[in-house]
Amino acid sequence: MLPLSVHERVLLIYLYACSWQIPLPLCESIKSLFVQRGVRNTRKERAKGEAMEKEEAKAPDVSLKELSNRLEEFAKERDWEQYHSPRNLLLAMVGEVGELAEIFMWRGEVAKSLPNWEESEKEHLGEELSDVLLYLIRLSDICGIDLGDAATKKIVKNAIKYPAKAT
Ligand SMILES: Nc1ccn([C@H]2C[C@H](O)[C@@H](COP(=O)(O)OP(=O)(O)OP(=O)(O)O)O2)c(=O)n1
Repeated sequence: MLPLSVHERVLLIYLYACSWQIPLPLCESIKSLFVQRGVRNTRKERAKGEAMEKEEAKAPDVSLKELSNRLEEFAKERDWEQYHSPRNLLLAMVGEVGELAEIFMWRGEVAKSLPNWEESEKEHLGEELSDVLLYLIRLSDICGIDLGDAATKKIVKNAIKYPAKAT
């Protein structure tokens, strides 16, 4: 079992105190501690969200090479290069494809641009798509494949295999 956060511990104490009918003022002061903590967390989360939005706004047209460099740096800083073998990265990517599929699971057909989806659902979708892309880029890198170059060549090959109808 995961260790409980302070937030969760205070909630448990509050629930426990209420169930044993500990005098209400004491219950209430525990509750206010819990509520204040929640407010602080919400503020912290909002500030974090705003900081992330600013960071995202800085990358309107990021290149595969840049993402690849950042992934390399990310792994180096954590000493995770030892885990980033081709097989591990492939399995990690397939796992993320599973998480991506889960978002669409049991929904029936989904209209283009996802008009009826909540913003939070779209954000989640963006995250899972990114995880797949990031693992794919890292896998290509570790295998010594220049993904941008390979994909460009493949598009040319596709066009030869499937010529467009003359109009
Ligand atoms: N050894 C690792 C672990 C993670 N990542 C990076 C690449 C992915 O973009 C992201 C994946 O992180 P998680 O494994 O935490 O997966 P999720 O973000 O999907 O979290 P969860 O599975 O809890 O939804 O982190 C990485 O490069 N190398």
